[in-house]
Amino acid sequence: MSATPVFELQAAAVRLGAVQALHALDLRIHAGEAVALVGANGSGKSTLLRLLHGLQPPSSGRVSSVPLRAQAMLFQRPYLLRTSALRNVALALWLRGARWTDAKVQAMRALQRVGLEGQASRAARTLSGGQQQRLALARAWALQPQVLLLDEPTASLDPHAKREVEALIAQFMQGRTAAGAPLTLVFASHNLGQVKRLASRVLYLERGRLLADLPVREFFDHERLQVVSPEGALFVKGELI
Ligand SMILES: Nc1ncnc2c1ncn2[C@@H]1O[C@H](COP(=O)(O)OP(=O)(O)OP(=O)(O)O)[C@@H](O)[C@H]1O
Repeated sequence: MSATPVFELQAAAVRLGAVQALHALDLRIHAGEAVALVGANGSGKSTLLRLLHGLQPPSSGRVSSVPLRAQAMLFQRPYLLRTSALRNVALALWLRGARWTDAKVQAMRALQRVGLEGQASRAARTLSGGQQQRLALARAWALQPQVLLLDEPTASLDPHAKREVEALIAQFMQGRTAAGAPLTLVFASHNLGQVKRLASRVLYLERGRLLADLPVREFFDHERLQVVSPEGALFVKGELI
């Protein structure tokens, strides 16, 4: 683990209108970690991801991150342009300064990486939900991010597509980034099996408060979690109605 964290939050809080979406939060995330954000609806997972991605400023406190790092965020439903799958990826590269001919070559490589090379000329919005999420991953991967932020990336997919997307995320985590550093992953998920498969560390949020920050194995130890959050322990056991 590098000494300098990729992200450091110091008493970072977010207020959205009348709602305290996140209470003062202290947190460090290091390169190569795979961090799952877990908690009931409205517990603040998306807000925390938006805070890390710079889409949401803190209302108080500080968020610092390593300068010049490349990061990409994926949402539950990917935002795709009304053009072909290949152009969706190539345009992202072109906007980053690549020449159009190079962008198309790199985009094709990214589509191959996610098994969508056969769909390159299809209109992106006519792809299936799972294919669209793979396309969004290809677009993110093409940009060679050091940090990948995912907001429930498989929530709207069927079990087969879920597994495919999850396998790709796991493969990305095996590789190194262009800068030679390991990829850092932060993802929100309601799928506890997925959390077990992908995460090394779990942050459990309850009504905007970070109640548990545990290595994945300890998080799934109900007695351990019971100490910090009885509600969390019930949540993990699937007994929370
Ligand atoms: N634009 C907004 N204006 C006011 N309140 C908001 C806004 N967006 C989110 N909230 C509130 O902030 C709190 C945290 O929401 P957030 O979306 O971060 O939770 P979440 O854990 O991601 O939920 P879910 O699992 O349903 O996606 C909730 O109480 C939510 O209602």
